[in-house]
Amino acid sequence: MDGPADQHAAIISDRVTVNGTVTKLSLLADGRLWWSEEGQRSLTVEKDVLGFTGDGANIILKTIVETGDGCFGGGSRGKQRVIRKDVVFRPSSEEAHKLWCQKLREFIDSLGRPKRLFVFVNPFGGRKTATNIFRDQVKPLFEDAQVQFTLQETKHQLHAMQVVQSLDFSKYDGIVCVSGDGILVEVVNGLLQRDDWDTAIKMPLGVVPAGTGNGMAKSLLDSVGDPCTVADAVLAIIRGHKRSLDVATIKQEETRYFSVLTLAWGIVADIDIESEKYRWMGSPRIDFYALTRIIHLRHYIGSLYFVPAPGFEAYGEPTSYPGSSASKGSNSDPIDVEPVKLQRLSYKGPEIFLENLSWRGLSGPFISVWLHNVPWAAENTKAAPDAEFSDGYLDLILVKNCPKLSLLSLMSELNNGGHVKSPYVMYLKVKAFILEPGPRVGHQKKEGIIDVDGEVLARGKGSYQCEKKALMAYDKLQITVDQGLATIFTPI
Ligand SMILES: Nc1ncnc2c1ncn2[C@@H]1O[C@H](COP(=O)(O)OP(=O)(O)OP(=O)(O)O)[C@@H](O)[C@H]1O
Repeated sequence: MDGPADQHAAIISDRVTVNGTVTKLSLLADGRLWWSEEGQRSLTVEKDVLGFTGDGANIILKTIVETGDGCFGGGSRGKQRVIRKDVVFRPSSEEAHKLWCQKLREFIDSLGRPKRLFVFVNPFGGRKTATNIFRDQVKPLFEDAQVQFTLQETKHQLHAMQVVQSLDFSKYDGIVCVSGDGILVEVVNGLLQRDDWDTAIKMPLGVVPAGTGNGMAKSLLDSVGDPCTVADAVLAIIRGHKRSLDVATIKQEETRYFSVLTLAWGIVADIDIESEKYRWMGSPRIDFYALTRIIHLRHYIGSLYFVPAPGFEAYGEPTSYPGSSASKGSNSDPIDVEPVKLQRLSYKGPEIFLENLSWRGLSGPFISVWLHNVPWAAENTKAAPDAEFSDGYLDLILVKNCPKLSLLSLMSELNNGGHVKSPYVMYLKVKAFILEPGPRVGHQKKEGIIDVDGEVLARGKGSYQCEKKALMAYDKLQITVDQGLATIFTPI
């Protein structure tokens, strides 16, 4: 019977020796390597072959094999899901060896994979394991794929942002963050503060989950049904597929901050930021503190205005554009404000005539206001099940009034996205958004926290004080979305 090698045009075909057996090996035009060795064997170069090396008369293919269960790395997280495996073959002659190397190189090069990466590792993110994750799991795969990399450990908050501002991009095909979401967001902010931001922001970004909040890695991998493992994330980067990603610009007077994940105000921000003080508990701190916040529920006074996406016009009341700047004489003075200093030529946000759009408004009190760019806020939090990477909209999840038991029940559904079906949740898509945050109901001197991508963007009076500085005042903010502005490595 004919094998696939006889049915498809071969780029190269040879009688080679595999494990002491002489067999016909073909690299087919469709990218499959096909041979017989104890039955028919085949590899898809695009998916299974990371790279190859010539070793004397042999050629060693650096491949990966999916075992279908467990995780890469073994240990406490179970069996390895992806295993590195060498496939060794000996071409028939020296000349054939050279030709094999040439044809394999040409084929792999045609796949548009990144060859030189700049890699940030945050040794302090998550469970402080990023350095080991890089050494034990990321580096071996990069080496198999012959990816050159420059390693930069982050030394302090905003270090990644500063490095990216002066990085020579002609030397790299991508920037990888072995960290949580925090470093990715710093990188995006650094790119958009460059004079050449319009080309810089097209630099493909990669994320390898090694923090507490790995929402972007989870969103990308889950979108194709892959588990959120280090190996799956690294393979997505090596294979070099890219997709565009919306970038939100948060503006307060002349200060801007750029976000690719989420903005939260109310219970979600309070849980995320204030639970820091229970970090010693490990991951149960979030559940523990969420319960505390539900029992001692806070309602925040405030208003919000939004431009709904088509199909979501029924929410709120029609209103005119309320203007973007913080009102003069606001009772919320900035606390620890350290604005992002934008260079003259840096990105200023999308060019949209906000006055001409159809705005709608909603008044508080609110329990939760949550904006999302991608579905997952963290590996176990599917905050916005309908969010898309580059639809040009942010998903808005709102809770105004909700009995405590219903709130408990809807929060327990965050891991599968079921909360958005609750009658107490408004779930819509917006093109632009304005938030006017106020104090807690019954506590005029206690204001809240605005959390962007897991970091404190603004902290009001009487709110929880942590070491990290706030970038903006607890006052009126405007958010607009630039569709598909950034580029990110993606599994497919
Ligand atoms: N060397 C460092 N020491 C302390 N903080 C750092 C260092 N390098 C980076 N950071 C800060 O660590 C924060 C978290 O970054 P990262 O993205 O790795 O993790 P995360 O999952 O978002 O957060 P975390 O794990 O801290 O909850 C960012 O604010 C970043 O600026």
